[in-house]
Amino acid sequence: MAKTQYRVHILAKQLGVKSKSIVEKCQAEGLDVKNHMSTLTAGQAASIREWFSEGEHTHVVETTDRVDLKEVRVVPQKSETEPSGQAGTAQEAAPAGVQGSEQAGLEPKEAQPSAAAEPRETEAKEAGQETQVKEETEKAEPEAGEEPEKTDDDTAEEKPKEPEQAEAFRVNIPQKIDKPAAPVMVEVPKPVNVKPAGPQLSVPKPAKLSGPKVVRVEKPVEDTRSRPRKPRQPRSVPDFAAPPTEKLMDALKDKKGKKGKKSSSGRSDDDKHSKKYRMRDIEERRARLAAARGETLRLRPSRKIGGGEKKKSESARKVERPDKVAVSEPITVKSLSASLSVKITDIIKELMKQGIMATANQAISTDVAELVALEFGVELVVEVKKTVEEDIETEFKERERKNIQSRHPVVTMLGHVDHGKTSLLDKIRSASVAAGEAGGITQHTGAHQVNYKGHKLTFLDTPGHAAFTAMRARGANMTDIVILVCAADDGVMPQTKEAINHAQAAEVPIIVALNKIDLPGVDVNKIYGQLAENGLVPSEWGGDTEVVKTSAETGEGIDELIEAIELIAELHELKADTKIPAMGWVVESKMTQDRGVVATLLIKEGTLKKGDVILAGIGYGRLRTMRDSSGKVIKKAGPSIPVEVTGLSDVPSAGDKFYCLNDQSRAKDAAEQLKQLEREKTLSRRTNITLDNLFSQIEAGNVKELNLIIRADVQGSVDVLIKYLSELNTDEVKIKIIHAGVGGVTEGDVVLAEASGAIIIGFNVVPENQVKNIAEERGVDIRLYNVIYRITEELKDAMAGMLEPDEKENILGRLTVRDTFRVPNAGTIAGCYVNEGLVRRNSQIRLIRNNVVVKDNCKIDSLKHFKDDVREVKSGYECGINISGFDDIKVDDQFEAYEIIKVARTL
Ligand SMILES: Nc1nc2c(ncn2[C@@H]2O[C@H](COP(=O)(O)OP(=O)(O)OP(=O)(O)O)[C@@H](O)[C@H]2O)c(=O)[nH]1
Repeated sequence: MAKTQYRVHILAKQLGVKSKSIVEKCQAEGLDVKNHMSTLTAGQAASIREWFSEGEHTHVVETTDRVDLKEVRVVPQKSETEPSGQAGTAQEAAPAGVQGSEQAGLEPKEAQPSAAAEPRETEAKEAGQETQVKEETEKAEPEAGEEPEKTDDDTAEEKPKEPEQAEAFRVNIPQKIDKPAAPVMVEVPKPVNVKPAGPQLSVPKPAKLSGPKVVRVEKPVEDTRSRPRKPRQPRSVPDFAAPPTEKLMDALKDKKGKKGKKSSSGRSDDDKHSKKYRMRDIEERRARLAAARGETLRLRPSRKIGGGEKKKSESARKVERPDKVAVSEPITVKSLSASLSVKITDIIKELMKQGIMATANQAISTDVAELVALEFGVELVVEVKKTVEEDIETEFKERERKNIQSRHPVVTMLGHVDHGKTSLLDKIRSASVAAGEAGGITQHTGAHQVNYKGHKLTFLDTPGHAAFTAMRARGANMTDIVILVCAADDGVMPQTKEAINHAQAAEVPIIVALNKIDLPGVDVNKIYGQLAENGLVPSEWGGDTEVVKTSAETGEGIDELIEAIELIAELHELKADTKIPAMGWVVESKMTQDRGVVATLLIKEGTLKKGDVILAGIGYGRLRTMRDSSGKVIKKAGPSIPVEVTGLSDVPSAGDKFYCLNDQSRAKDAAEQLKQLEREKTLSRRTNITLDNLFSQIEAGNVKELNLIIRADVQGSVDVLIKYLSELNTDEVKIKIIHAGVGGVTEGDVVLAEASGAIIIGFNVVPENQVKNIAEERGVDIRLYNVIYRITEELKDAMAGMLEPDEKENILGRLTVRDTFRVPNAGTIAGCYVNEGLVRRNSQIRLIRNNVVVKDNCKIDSLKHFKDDVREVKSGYECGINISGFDDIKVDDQFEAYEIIKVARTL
């Protein structure tokens, strides 16, 4: 059997590698190859070619067709016809055989399958000849193996063809041995160097072993050719050449950063080259521009690097800013920015430095605006625009007064707490007012007109506690005479001194009522001395101050006091025009559910009539009703008369002036304008108390801020609380009142408190149940009081860190009074329905009317369910309640039942 075999050393030569390498590789791959003489099958040889040719022979086997043996056999048949002629030229016969195989597309490797097919045919014909053929082929192979050695000098292209030719011979051999002429071909000593006809296989290239590639790097040839435009651009502008280009190159280096570094490491020559071109370009461009416009080129990088021009222009602008700038109120961040020629953001930054957070359209106070302007080196001249109200005020001042008549005096009672102001007034009015006041303290300013033994007088009753200082100041300003009530047993107290100061500042004459003179052991001289020390030298001591010894208990000295008032009123010739449209002050005001805004006005001059249009602070409107201080409906009132009016659009502040106007639209304009100004003021005040600001200050660790929201029953109380609480600032805690208003605590208050971390202070007011629930949900602290000094005391203690365990109210339930019954010896019994919660026999009761606390800290005398005394009544049931010492109960009043529990302080 003829099996095509390869020797390792032959294949090694073909592939241009060492035999040893092939042997090692084959052994590594598990082939049975021992040395260079080992034989290889065609498949093995193909594999080795792949291994050592980097895949260049991978397609050889698959792309070749099978050999058609019948066609191959045609050649020997020809030789049969001319045996002698063919045999003589062995070299001619060989190519014929090769040619035949090549025509059939036979490749060297294809010889193997055709050789394999051959035995099937030959076995059937002449099995005996096999041995001879084998011997002949074995003889031929060593010769073929020697051939490469003999053709060493041949070209590389020729060498690989030798085995192909050898294979071709071997393929043809069996075909030829069918005929007697076949041995002639075998005798060919070696194959001639012929090219096979037909499609050519790719010639295997010398094998390459994998490894690092050697790359030849040639030094680039510098382009020294002159650019075509160069001759036309002579270096006629020598001044720009070197320095700017260097600058530019530096700038480019800076700009490109990493690129520059790369170039220095690897491609410096290239870079130099390209730089050279860039420089040339720039030079050319500069030259062109210089030629065209006669000016040098400004290099962009130098502009960027320098930036000096920008700075210069900024400083120039600074210098250009005027020393003084005029602005008109209200001043917004935007308007200030425009006036100062400073960016809005710069203004905002400056405001932030001062702890003020403001937006562009937000108004800032004049003081703050002036400070900001100074930071930019500009003095701010604020042009104060007159408001409509101010115009009206001017008009009223300049009015012609033709009907001037004397008027009765307006007297204000001032003095220390519990020195007997209300009792004295009560005595004068012969009415018991003091007994019904919560906490025993007069809570707000009241105005009363009295007719004492034919003497008409108007009294303003202001509270004596220090918390009401502001109210006293207002009272003193609208009053003609101050009665300084000083208890004979107590003497001059701190608040007495304050009252003196306020009265003297207002240049109001003072009469001292040395009250409680009925008490034993009174040292009058001691008190005279104290009064003298404070600038009030008694007339008994030769001074100007009238001191009247009074007793609210016995009525002693009341006549003398009234006489003293009349005397001073005469001395001061108190007069007013009674015919002109009225003007005066708002003494107090409140919002009621049934009557709307109710305001107490004190008329300074003119006559106020029902139906008049008035402007009072932010409120305006036509007067619907008018009553005197005794509650009697009146149609008109003259100077020095206090009246209670309804019909205003909004709640004015205590101390606001009121003007009687003909034109309602003018009143409206003025009120709206005032409201807008107030809103802007509030906004600018609120900017100090944003959550951001609070955080930053806490982070800074310097100030803790305690934000407060105030709600009170009347405007007077609100004003007093704002004034007094604002003064409670300490180094550790800063009080900020972020909102204050008349009426019950609203949902809006709770929302605001939550947003700004504020505590709500309610004075004589209560929140609606719904509001209370929301506050609890959101963790907002609502603190309710009915005595003002308790608020200040608590806050002071809290700020000093000395809070006692808190006595907290625990609301038990809410009841509605459905009916009232008068029972002899027991007083008024309130027939109530428990709306929610419960009421206990030992509960404390708070009486609420229109969301305002009318009476607090009440005790229950009896609690009955039908006729039975009970310990408690739950919601959904009716009960009868008799409140201890209080009978002023009306149908639809609300009872709040609560108990006091002690809890740890949270303030
Ligand atoms: N013995 C005696 N007691 C008096 C006299 N005047 C007032 N009192 C008592 O002093 C207490 C306080 O009296 P008020 O009239 O409420 O004092 P006030 O100055 O109005 O107090 P405030 O409204 O809280 O500022 C009451 O208990 C009065 O009964 C007096 O002349 N003699």
